[in-house]
Amino acid sequence: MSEETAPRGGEPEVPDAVAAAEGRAEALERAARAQDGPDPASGELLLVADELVAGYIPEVNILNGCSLTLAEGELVGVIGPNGAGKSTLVKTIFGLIPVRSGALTLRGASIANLAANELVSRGVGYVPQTQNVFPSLTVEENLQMGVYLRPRSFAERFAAVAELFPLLSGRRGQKAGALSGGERQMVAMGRALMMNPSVLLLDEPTAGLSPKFQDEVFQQVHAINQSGVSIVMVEQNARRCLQICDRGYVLDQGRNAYTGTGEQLLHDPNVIELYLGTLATA
Ligand SMILES: Nc1ncnc2c1ncn2[C@@H]1O[C@H](COP(=O)(O)OP(=O)(O)OP(=O)(O)O)[C@@H](O)[C@H]1O
Repeated sequence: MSEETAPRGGEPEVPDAVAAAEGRAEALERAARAQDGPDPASGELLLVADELVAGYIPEVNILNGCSLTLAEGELVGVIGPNGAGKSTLVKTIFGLIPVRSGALTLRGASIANLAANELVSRGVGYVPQTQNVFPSLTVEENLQMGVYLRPRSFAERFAAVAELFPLLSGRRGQKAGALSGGERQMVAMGRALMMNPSVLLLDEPTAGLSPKFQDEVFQQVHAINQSGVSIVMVEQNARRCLQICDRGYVLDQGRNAYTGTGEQLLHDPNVIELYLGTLATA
């Protein structure tokens, strides 16, 4: 047993899982007391989710008053334990799950419960965690699907996307199903970028990838952000995510547990003890 996990003199031994659960409960209570609307971020706020309540099954809420802001140009990470509601949060923002209460705005206008195609035309892109490419279509056809609302802009957008992902040019005639996991992720992100979104929602873009490909995806996400796209990224690889994010949110049980800059969260002893120790895989 390491020094950090050894019981202190005289204290009864508490199983790690119980101690962690108690610590998380305290964190959630503290977060609930501190909750007074969306946290201020510098710059113009593009996206605001305020006290969102949402869920899949009637009367069972998965998001229990979750809040998030995204300023122009920011890269915001969302981390937390399995089942915390991270994917549910981005699905709710993208209109795939109804908002039961709370507010959701894009540039100050409500987008709560708008259909996904309406959100796409307002500049929101979304890359789901799984089944995010059409495997029987070529890379080029997948990218055409991304711009089906504005087919005439294909050539121009393809050139812009290929600048970020040069590999896609070389692979444009290949079936997406024949690509590696990392390459498929590139096609999925490329497809969302075809509409030139101002906000990109990424749901665990490194899931299922080897560490080498995870690293490439993190670099690509950083490059997309540097090209001017504001990003909300849900990630299981918490430590690596916080390293590239401007700000991060730790979700737990559908609520905000901790919020801060990536640096602050990476060095917060509570976040390290309760969330990063078990979540970080890098
Ligand atoms: N389609 C669904 N129908 C009913 N419940 C669901 C559905 N999808 C997810 N849930 C439940 O919602 C809760 C939150 O799931 P969600 O996928 O948002 O968590 P997460 O934080 O993204 O976790 P993970 O890191 O494991 O993906 C879980 O309890 C899950 O079982």
